[in-house]
This record gives sequence, C-alpha cells and structure tokens, in this order.
Amino acid sequence: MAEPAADPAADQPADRPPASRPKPSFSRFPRNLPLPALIPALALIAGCGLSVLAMLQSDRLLTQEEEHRFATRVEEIHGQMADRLQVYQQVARSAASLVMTFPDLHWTQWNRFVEALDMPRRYPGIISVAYARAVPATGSGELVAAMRAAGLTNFRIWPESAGAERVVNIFTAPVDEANVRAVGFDMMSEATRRSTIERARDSGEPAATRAITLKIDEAAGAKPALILYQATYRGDPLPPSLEARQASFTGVVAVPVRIGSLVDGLVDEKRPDIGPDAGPDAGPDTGPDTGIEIYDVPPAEAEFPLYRSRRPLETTAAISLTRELPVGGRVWTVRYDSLPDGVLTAHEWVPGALLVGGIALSIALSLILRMMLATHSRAVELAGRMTASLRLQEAERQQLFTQAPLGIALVGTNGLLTDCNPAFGAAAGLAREELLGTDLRLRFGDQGSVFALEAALQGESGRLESDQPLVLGGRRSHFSLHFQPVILAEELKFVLAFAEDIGEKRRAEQHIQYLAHFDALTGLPNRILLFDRIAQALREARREGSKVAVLFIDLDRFKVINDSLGHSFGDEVLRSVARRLRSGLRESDTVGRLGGDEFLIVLRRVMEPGDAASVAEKVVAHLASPFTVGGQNFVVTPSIGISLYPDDAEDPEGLIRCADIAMYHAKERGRNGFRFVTREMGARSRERMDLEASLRKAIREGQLFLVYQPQVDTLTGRVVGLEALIRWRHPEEGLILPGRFLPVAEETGLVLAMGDWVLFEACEQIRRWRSRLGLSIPVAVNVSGAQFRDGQLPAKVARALDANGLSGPELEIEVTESTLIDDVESAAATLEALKQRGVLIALDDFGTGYSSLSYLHRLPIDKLKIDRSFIHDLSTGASDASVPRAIVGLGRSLGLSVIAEGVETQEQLQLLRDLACESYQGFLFSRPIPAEEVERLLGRQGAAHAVAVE
Ligand SMILES: Nc1nc2c(ncn2[C@@H]2O[C@H](COP(=O)(O)O[C@H]3[C@@H](O)[C@H](n4cnc5c(=O)[nH]c(N)nc54)O[C@@H]3COP(=O)(O)O)[C@@H](O)[C@H]2O)c(=O)[nH]1
Repeated sequence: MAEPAADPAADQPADRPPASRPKPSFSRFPRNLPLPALIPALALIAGCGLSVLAMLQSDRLLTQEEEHRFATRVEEIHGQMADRLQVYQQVARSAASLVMTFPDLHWTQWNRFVEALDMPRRYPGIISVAYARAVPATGSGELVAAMRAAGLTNFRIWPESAGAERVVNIFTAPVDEANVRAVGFDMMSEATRRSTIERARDSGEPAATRAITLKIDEAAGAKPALILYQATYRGDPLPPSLEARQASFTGVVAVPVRIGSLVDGLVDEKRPDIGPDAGPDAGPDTGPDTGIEIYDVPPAEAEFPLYRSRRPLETTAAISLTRELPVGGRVWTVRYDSLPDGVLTAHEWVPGALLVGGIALSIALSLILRMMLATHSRAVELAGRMTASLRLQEAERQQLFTQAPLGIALVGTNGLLTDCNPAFGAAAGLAREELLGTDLRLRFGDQGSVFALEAALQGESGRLESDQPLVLGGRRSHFSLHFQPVILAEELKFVLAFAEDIGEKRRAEQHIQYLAHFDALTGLPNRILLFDRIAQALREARREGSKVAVLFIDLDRFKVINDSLGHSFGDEVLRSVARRLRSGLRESDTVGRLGGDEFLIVLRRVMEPGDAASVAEKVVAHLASPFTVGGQNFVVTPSIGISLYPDDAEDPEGLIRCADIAMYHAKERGRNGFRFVTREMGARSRERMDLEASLRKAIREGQLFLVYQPQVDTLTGRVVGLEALIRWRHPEEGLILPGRFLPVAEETGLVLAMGDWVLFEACEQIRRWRSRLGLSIPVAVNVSGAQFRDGQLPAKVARALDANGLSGPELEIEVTESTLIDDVESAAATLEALKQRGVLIALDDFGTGYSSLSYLHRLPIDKLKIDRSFIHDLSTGASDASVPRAIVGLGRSLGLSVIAEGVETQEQLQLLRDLACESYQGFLFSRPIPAEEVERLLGRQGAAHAVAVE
C-alpha cells in the first residue's frame, strides 16, 4: 500500500503559525542562496590564487632580474677577459715594434724592455715575452754564431731535425731557469706553433695558438696556456700584401699566457650583491658567483674545456650564457654559469614569502570577511526583525483602528475629517466616504460639540457627555465625545476625535436607575426612592415650616392570602392595592412599597395631624371595598401607623421607624385602622433597630452561646434531661437574655438563622457529651413560631442529627401552644415529620394559650410543660393547684409525661410530688448552666442515673 503523502504541516508544532501565513523576511538574501556564506571562501581561494600568481610572477621577475644581472655580470667578465687579451696582444705588438725598430737588438735590451713592462704586477697572465727570429735553412749557423757572440755561449737551435724554415727563440724575458731553457727552441718544429706563426706572419695580426702545454710546464703537468704571436717584418711594420709579408717576415714575438691567469680574479674577487660596499653583515663569502668554462671549439664538440673555473661540487647552473671571445685569430667559446651563491639566491625567499604572506593575508581577509558578513547578516536580520516588528505594530495599529469599537476620527487643522474608522462612521450613521473631507463641525447638531472641537483645534482637549441626546452626522443618540489635539514640536498636527455611542448604555443606566428606585412588582417608588422623597419633603418642610407625614401601611393577614392562595395571587393583590393607594392621593404626595405587604405614603405640606389622619381614613375606605382577583372576592384591611415631622422624628429613618411602631400598635388595637406615634413608641423603636443591627453582628461573629438547665426527676432528684437556652455575650453590654433579643429576632426573621445555629450547636454538644461521658441525655431545644412555620424544620433537624450521628430521642423539640394553634393541620404534619425522625416533642408554656384540649390528641406530643406562671402562683397563693393538677391528669390520660418549669421552692416541689408530676426544672435545682458545668454535674451524678445510650 502506498504511503500517504506527507503533510508538511503535520510536523509543525500546534502553536506554530500556519504555513500560509507570510513570514517576515529577515534578510534580503534568499536563505537558500549561499552566496554571502561563499564570499569568505571565494576570497580565500582568490587570495591563495593571487598569492601563487604573485609567487610565480615574483619568481619570474627574479629570474629575469637574475638573468639580466647575470648577463651584465657576464658582459663585465667577458669584457675584462677581452681587455686582458687585448692588453696581451698589445704587449706583443709593442715588443714587435721594438724589434722592428731595432733589428739588431741585444738580448740584454730585450730583457730591460720586458722588465720595464712590470709584468708580475701589470700583466700577471703573461709568463714571458720572447722573440723568435725567422732563420732560413742556411742561416742557422750564422744565427748560432751571432748569438754566441752576443754572450749566449751555450746557444744552440733545437730540435736539430728541423724543416727548412725555422723561427728560433732568441730572446726570452724575464730571465729565469725555465725561460732560459726555451732559448734556441725552433718554434716551427712543433705543428701547433708553426701553423700559428704562419698565420701571424700572413696576417700581420696577433695570432694565438690553441691551448697547449708550454715547454716550461711540460715537466710540471698540464697547465693550459696559449701563445700569442705577433709577426715582425723588415722595413714596413705591416707589409700590405701577403707576399710582401712573407717576403719581409723576420720573426715573431711570442707571448705565452696561462689561460687560468686570464680569468683569475674576475669571478672570485667581485660579487654584485655582496660586493665591497656591503657592510660587515653582508654574510660569509660562500664562493664564486659565476662559473666559467672556456672552449676553443664549440662546447658540444669539446670533450673538456680549456679552462674551468673553481666552483662548488655538484652544482647545477640556474642560468648559463655563452659568449665568443676572439683570441688572436681564433674564437673561443666561453660558457658562463650562474652559481647558487649568485644573484638569485639573495632574493630567492621572496616568492615563498609572497606565497606564505599572501595565503596568510587571504586567510585573514577571509576571516575578516566572515566576521563582517556575520555582522552584516546579524544587522540585516536585526533590521529585518525590526522591520517585521514595525510592520506588525503598524498592522496592529491598523487593526486597532479599524476594529476598535470606539469611533475614532482624524480631523485636520482646518476642521476637515481626514480619516475615520468604521465605528466612527457607524456612530455618525454615515459611510466613511461620506465623512471624509467634510467639516466635522457641520456634522454636529449641537453647539457644545462644535465648541469642544473648536477648542481642540486651538490645542485644548475636551470631553463631552451630554445628558441629552446629540446629533452626530446622520444619527441622534447619546454620545460620549472626546477631542484630543495632537501637538508635535509645539505645532498642532491634527485632532483625534473619539466618539462613542452611549445611547444603549444610557438606556441601561436609566433602567437600572428605575429598578434601583422603583418596585418591580407594583411600579411604585421603592425604599430607596421613598427615603429620597421623604428627604426632599423634609427639606421643603424645613424651608416652609410645614409638616411631613409618613404613613406606614401593613396589610392585615396578607400572609394568609399569600400562603393559602399562592404567591402570584398575592402579587396581584399587592398590585391592586398599589393602584388604589395611588388613586386617592395628591400629585405631590408619594406612595411607595417597602417590600412584602408594607407600603408607605409620604404627605408633603401637612399643616396639622388631622390632614394625615384624613388620608389614612381615605386609605382605609379605599381598601374597604372588596377586591376581585382571579374570580374571587375578598377584603384586604390595612393597619396604618402615622409619624409626623418634626413631631416624631427629623430624618427619614426615624419617621419610617416611628410609623412602623405605630402600625404595630394599630394592629394590636384590632387592625383596619390607624394610629399616630406616641413619644414612648418612638423611644422603643430606636432601641429595637439598634438591637437588630447588633444581633446580626452577633450571629456573624459568634457572640451567641448555649446554657443548659437541668430537668430533674421529682422523686429521685436526678437529672433526666436538659433544656438548651440561648444567651448573647454582647462585647459592650455583657450578657443579654433572650427575652430582650428574641422579639427583634422574630420580627426581623433573624430567628431562623439563630434557630439553625441553636439546633446544630445542641446536637454537637450531645455528641460531645456522649463521646466524653459515654452516656446520652435528652436535650430540649426551643423552636420559635417562625422556625416551625418555615417548613424546613424537619429537614434541618434531620441534618443536625445526621451530622452528629444521633438517632433522634436525644433531642427534644419544644414548641409553644400558640405556635401550634395558628394552623393545627400544618403543625400536625410538621410534628409528624419530626416524630418520624425519632425526636421527642414537648409542648411548652402549656396552659397559657388557647387552653383548647381538643387539638391535643391530634398531635404527636410526648411531653406537656406546665408554664412557670402556674408554679409561681402556687407559692404566692394567687391560685390553687387546680391547673397543674389538671395538666398532670391530662398528661396521664393521654399517655404524656409532664414537667413543671419555674420551680423555685421546696414547697412548690413538694406540691408537684404530691401531684405525681414526674419531673421539674427551675432555680430550685439549678439555673441554666454552661456545658462544662453540666458535664461536672452529670459526672457527679453518675452513669446509673443517666439515660442509656442506644
Ligand atoms: N426560640 C427560642 N427560644 C428560646 C431559646 N432560648 C430561650 N428561649 C426562650 O426565651 C424565653 C426566656 O428564656 P430564658 O431567659 O432562658 O428563661 C428560661 C429560664 O431561665 C427560665 N427559668 C427557668 N427556671 C426558672 C425559675 O425557677 N424561675 C424563673 N423565674 N425563671 C426560670 O425560664 C425560661 C425557660 O422557659 P421555657 O422555654 O418556657 O422553658 C423563654 O420563653 C425561652 O423559651 C432558644 O434557643 N430559642
């Protein structure tokens, strides 16, 4: 199966931008083109190449220079050699002139002549200067005789077997043993000499022999030499024709020259670079710079040279030059060799140095280029990044501009709009194109905005948020406008105009305002607005010296309507009541709803209390006629409390509080009526409000705690139960008893939260005692009417028991008779639910309420609690024991246990014993005590007297 084509995006991390997104280019060189990276390498290669070229060039130049110098040097040596030969020939010519001038020259004169030449010093190559006379075959004897006569007594011509023509050496100087031996030698007897002499005779020019070994050197070994011959003639120094020269030939001057001496000193003495001018540091003399070889035939034909100069062994010549040297009618070939110690060697390091230096420079250049390129590429990359970043910023700014929900416009210094974003166009209700180039001032429908923009064009920023709707462009709405001049270098460049359509916001604010100040159900002013209206009315009353009346209206038994007919029905009733209340009032008066079934009427410019009373009567009358809701007719009556400014209070809170209290009094007085505030009511009301606030705090901050009053067996005197009673440890006022704060808790509904806490705390304490003492004892908890009616009591009790692992009988719920009597059916259901969970039920304050015994058998009650007033009356004699007796009897007949409370004296106890009342509680045995004391008490009493743990 073929592999699926790889998805290039698949390898990309998830957070990488998509491949299609254009990536900013950080370099102007394409990434895949390695040109910049190659530059250092190319530079290195080029540099090395150039270095090689330079080396080669320098080598070539050096070679050329050497060749040139060597050629110069060769010319110099060669010239000197030629000069020497010339000089030698000149010596021969001079000697010849002497002989021709003085044909009868004596050998002693010859000697003096040669001595005068100072040959050892001036012509070191010349061995001797001799004169050989031409002697016909017949004249040999004559010559011998003449020479002997001239003093050379031993003179003889040798060799004797000679030819017809003889040329006999007669003079040789300087005179030494070797030269003297050559006197008499017939030079024609030896072929080389003979042919050379004939050439000299025939040409009249100096003629040189080929290289020969001189007679004087024959004994010593081969020392190549040549003899220069210069012919002498009779009469004419140089007869004009061959015949004349042969005819007048008298002899030859012979100048033998050692070839080595001809060259000696020319190459060893002078070196161009290390010459006499060179300093002491010129280095050691390493030998001759030039090798010389002389051939008298072409070197290729010669077996060995005539002469070979001294040179180091096994050296090869860098350069060789050959020159021809005319020597007495012969032509020598002189080969000159440049030796290693010559010119070139002085600078031969140069090409190598050039190569090494060039390569080193190339490497350095390459490295520098690399660094420069790296720096350049970093700079390019940085520039690229900066550019990309700037582009991004620009794009972001553009996005911000176009996407901004806030309208933004740029206004030129002439007031004409130069640019705007879509939001500005939307706010103005015009397309951007319609706005561009127009004078924004003409687009405003109000002067305030125009002035604000004018001010901005003068360099002054301004903000505008009108309460009234404004016109911007083609739209009318609430706008928030902000003009911000942009000034650079103290010059106004343009004005930024920000426009936000806050119409929606305004409407929402207004709605919130409405909700904040009006009751959603009835549309009447709520508590906040009512306070505000009262405050307004009070200011007016203070100014005018009038009165303000506050009517606190509470609907009688509205709760019954609500509970029995449902909340929506109750809401409709409240709306109907609100309509009726509003209909009977003046425009200047305010009716509002405080919450629930409580309404408030604020009456302004009240002159006397009677004005308020007549309004209250009117309210009563208005509500008197039956309401028809949902097809049902019923009557709602109000209880109205009236407070007056300045009589009862001087602030809204005080007036409402007083009216509230007066309303309670109206209710107490039988409902459906009104009552004015009395001074006494006002004082009580204030205290109650303070208490409420403190109580809320007490619940929050844990200032409440429980004490426990023991319940004792009347006969044995042993503790059989405990009643949990709440206490408040006020941080300033100290201990506060429930009689003071319970009514406030009940009025404000705080009793629910408080009751929850009591329930859970009592259950926790039961658990603690059980775990510490190993026993359990029933603890009675008082439950208020509000708790009982809440509908949540059975569930809350169950939760408290469960949370502490209790089964039920450890807890006893005390409810008052009055609580049950309001709604026996629902009370029975609640008690039944509680019983289901196993708890005990005690009927508190029994005998004080409705004293109707009929409901008792319908309720699942365990215990009757004789109210302490009956016990108290026993001891005071206010009444006899008939009530307690009846209660004990009732309990017995119904199978209920009976406990008496408020037992303070032995007398009372005795009476109860007499009545066979099972148990009691009261100060006689113990006041309510903290949990720790209970623990001690139970500990003392022992486990035997306690109720066993199930
Ligand atoms: N809903 C709740 N009601 C509670 C709670 N705690 C207490 N109460 C009720 O408050 C009323 C006053 O209670 P208290 O001040 O604690 O008074 C109790 C006893 O101290 C008092 N008492 C007991 N023995 C005597 C006595 O010999 N003489 C005497 N003068 N008074 C005595 O009786 C009160 C207990 O009454 P009762 O509950 O009827 O047994 C009171 O109605 C409490 O019920 C609470 O947590 N929740």
